[in-house]
Amino acid sequence: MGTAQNDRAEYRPVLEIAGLSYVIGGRTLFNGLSLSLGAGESIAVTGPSGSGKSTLLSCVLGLIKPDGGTVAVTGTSVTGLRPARLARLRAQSIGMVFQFGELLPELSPLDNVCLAALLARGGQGRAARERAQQLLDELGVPRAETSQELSGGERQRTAVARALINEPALLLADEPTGALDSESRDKTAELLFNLPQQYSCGLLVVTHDPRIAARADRTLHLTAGTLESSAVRGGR
Ligand SMILES: Nc1ncnc2c1ncn2[C@@H]1O[C@H](COP(=O)(O)OP(=O)(O)OP(=O)(O)O)[C@@H](O)[C@H]1O
Repeated sequence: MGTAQNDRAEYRPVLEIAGLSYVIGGRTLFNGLSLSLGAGESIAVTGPSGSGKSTLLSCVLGLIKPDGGTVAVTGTSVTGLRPARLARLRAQSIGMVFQFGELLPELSPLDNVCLAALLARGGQGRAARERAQQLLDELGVPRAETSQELSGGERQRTAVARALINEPALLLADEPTGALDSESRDKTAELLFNLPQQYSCGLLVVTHDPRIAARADRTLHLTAGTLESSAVRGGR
C-alpha cells in the first residue's frame, strides 16, 4: 500500500545528464557535468555570463552534440538520436520558454499556441484549439488579434502556454524573466515554478538572477565546467 512517505520517495527522472564534456573555441565549457531532474521537480542553474548556461540547454535539446557524456530525456538518449526522431522527441516531450518569448508577432496568442500542437502532433482539431484557449485562460492571457498587442508579461505567459500545450515531461527556460519588469518578473516566476507540481513535469531554468533561482527546489551553480549544489529550498 502506498504511503505519503513512499510517494515522496518515488523518483521519476525526466532528464539525466551524465559526464557531459564539451570544448568550444579551445575552452572547456563542460567537464564531466552531471544532473538528474525528476518529474514534479524544479532546478535552477546559475552561473556568470559566458559560463555555458544556454549551451547546456542546447545540449539537452540536441542542438549541440557534446564531445562526451550522455543526455537522456524521459529515458531516451538525445545524443544518439537521428534528426527525425530527435525532432519528434523535442516536439512531444520538451517545452521551451525563451527570454523574449519568441512568439510569431502577427499571429494571435491562440494561434501561436495551436501552431506548437500542429507541429508536434500533426493535427489542429477543435480539441487542440479548446485546450490552447483553456491554457491561455488559466494563465491569464487576454484574447487578442495579434500577440504583438500583448504586454511583455502576457507574451511570456503565452510562451508558457505554448510550451505546455503538448504536455511535455520536461520544461526548459532560458532567462525566462530577463526581459520583464519587476512585477511581471515575480508573477511569471511564480507561475513557472508552480508548473512542475501542477503538470507533473520537470522544470530546468537557467538564470543569472538569484531571486529567480531561489524559487527552485534546487539551485546548481555552473562553475569550472561542472554543477555545484548551492541551495535546496526548504533546507532539504
Ligand atoms: N560557436 C561558438 N564558437 C566559439 N565560442 C562559442 C560559440 N558558442 C558559444 N561560445 C562561447 O561559449 C560560452 C558559453 O556561452 P553561453 O551562451 O552558453 O553562456 P551563458 O552562460 O548562457 O551566458 P549568458 O548568461 O551571457 O547568456 C561563451 O563564452 C561563448 O562565447
